[in-house]
Amino acid sequence: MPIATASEPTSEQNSAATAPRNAQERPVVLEARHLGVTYGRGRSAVTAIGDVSFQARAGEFLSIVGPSGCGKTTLLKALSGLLRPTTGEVRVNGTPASGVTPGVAMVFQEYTRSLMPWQKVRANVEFPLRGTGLPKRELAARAAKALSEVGLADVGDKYPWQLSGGMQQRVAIARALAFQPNVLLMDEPFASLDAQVRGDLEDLLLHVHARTGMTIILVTHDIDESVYLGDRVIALSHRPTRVRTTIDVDLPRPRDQIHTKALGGFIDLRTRVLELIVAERSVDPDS
Ligand SMILES: Nc1ncnc2c1ncn2[C@@H]1O[C@H](COP(=O)(O)OP(=O)(O)OP(=O)(O)O)[C@@H](O)[C@H]1O
Repeated sequence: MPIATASEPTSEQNSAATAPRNAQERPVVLEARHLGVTYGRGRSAVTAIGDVSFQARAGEFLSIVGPSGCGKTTLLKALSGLLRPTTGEVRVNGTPASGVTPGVAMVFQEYTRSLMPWQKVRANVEFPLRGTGLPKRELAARAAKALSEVGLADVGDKYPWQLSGGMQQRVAIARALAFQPNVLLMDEPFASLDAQVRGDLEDLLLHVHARTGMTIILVTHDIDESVYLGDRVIALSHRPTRVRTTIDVDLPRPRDQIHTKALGGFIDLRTRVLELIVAERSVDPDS
C-alpha cells in the first residue's frame, strides 16, 4: 500500500477531511482521572505526576508536550498499565482499568531496544499476537497487512539490524498496528531519527490515523510535530505535572509538511505551545 506523501494526500485522508469532525460527539475511549504517580517513598520520593485528568475520544489524535522530565513517559506508562498509578485511575470505555490496559499498544522511542534482533521482522511483528489464541494463518495475515501498511511489505524475512533506523521504527509501528489496538500510545517515536525520515514517518502516521480511525496519543518534545499531527495539544506543567492547557488544533486535514506548516494558523499555534513550554521550563520543580 502506498504511503501518503506531502504532495499526494490519499483518498482516505481526503475522506477523513470531509468526515464530521465534531470530536465532542464521539465516545470517550480512554480517560485519565486525577492520575498521580509517585516513585519511591519517604525523603527519596519523587512525585512525577501531580494530578492529571483528560479524555481521549474515538479517533482523536492527541499530542502531549511538556518540559523535560515533567513526567510524560510516566504518564504513558500509567495509561498503558505498565505502571500502577499512586492515585486516580485510567478508564477504558468508561470502565476502570486494572493491570494492563485493554486495547492499548505502545511504541517507544528506542526501536533498537524494543525489537528483538535475533528474530526476523515478521516474527517481531507477530510477537505480541502470540498467546492471543489467533490461528497461525490469521497471525501471519495481520503481520503482512501491518508491514504493508507501513511500506515494508518486502522485509519480513530480514532481521531488524539489516534495516535503517527509520525502517526499524516502521517495524515497531507495524507491530503495534498488527495488534489492532483501539488506542495507540507513542513515546517520542521519532526523536532519534533525522529530520527527513522524521517528516516521512509523521506523514505515515497521518495516513494510518486517517485510514484506521484509531485514537492516537503521542508524546513529543517537538512543538511543530505536536501541532502538525494533533487534533488537540495537551501542554503539561513542570513536575509534579498537571494539565496546564489544552489547545484545539483547528487546522484542516489532510495536512502536508509544506502547506500546513506555512499556514498562519500553524505558526500561531506553535508559538502558543512554545510559550507555554518555555514558561514551565523556567520553574525548578525541586525548589
Ligand atoms: N523508575 C523511576 N524511579 C524514580 N524516579 C523516576 C523513575 N522514572 C522516572 N522518574 C523520575 O520521574 C520524573 C519524570 O520522569 P519521566 O521520564 O516520566 O519524564 P519525561 O517528561 O518523560 O522526561 P523527558 O522529557 O526527559 O523525556 C523525573 O524526575 C524522573 O527522574
